[in-house]
Amino acid sequence: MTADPPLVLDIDGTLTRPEGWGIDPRVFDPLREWDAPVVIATGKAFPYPVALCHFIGIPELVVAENGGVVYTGDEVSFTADREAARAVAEEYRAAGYDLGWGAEDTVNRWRETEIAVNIEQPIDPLREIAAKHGLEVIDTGYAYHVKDTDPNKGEGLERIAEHVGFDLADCVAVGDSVNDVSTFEAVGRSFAVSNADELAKAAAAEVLDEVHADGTLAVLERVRDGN
Ligand SMILES: O=C(O)COP(=O)(O)O
Ligand SMILES: [Mg+2]
Repeated sequence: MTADPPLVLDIDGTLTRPEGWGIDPRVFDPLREWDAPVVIATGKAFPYPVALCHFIGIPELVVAENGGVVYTGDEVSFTADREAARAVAEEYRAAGYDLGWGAEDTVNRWRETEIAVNIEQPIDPLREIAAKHGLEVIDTGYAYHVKDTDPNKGEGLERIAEHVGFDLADCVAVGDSVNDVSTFEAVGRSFAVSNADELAKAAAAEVLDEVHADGTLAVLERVRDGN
């Protein structure tokens, strides 16, 4: 007997409309009806994937901030320290740069372990300052993330799988960028959408022909129980 496999899905670039932005509404019904755990693994701050699960109508199984925040459905854990990332943001501002999200900055407002910088801001000084504080900067194509080198989505996923009780080898993952490489390395079947960056494409078992949610919907169709 087969069953739907557990899913691990990234948000930006993966659940987004083929035009490139905004969640594609076609993913809502298949995800709500999916007969196995669905983990949302993202670089976004914790409230965003929680809200996404809430509005889709699925249990909240979430890796946020590239693995810095993990929610198993029962317990939230923090696997990185925000202080160094905050210090980098302060130094970047003091050098005359800006995080690029406006005065109220809803991108970082609820962020607990890392800092995100708008990709229209200069990256070289950001990398220099981050390196002085022992942090790395990763470019997802949607934001620059100043983070500990340590936590990643794959480790967060391991924590959730252990708690919920599913096998990583059974999981199917879809993603689009460098922050999905650790997910792809952790799961049994991995797919990069065709808009993915080179690192994600190299790490995925398969590169899809379709972009964004078109790619993810094609994967759901292929791996669903009975297909
Ligand atoms: O926060 C980002 O930069 C990208 O988010 P994602 O990991 O859900 O694609
Ligand atoms: Mg992405």
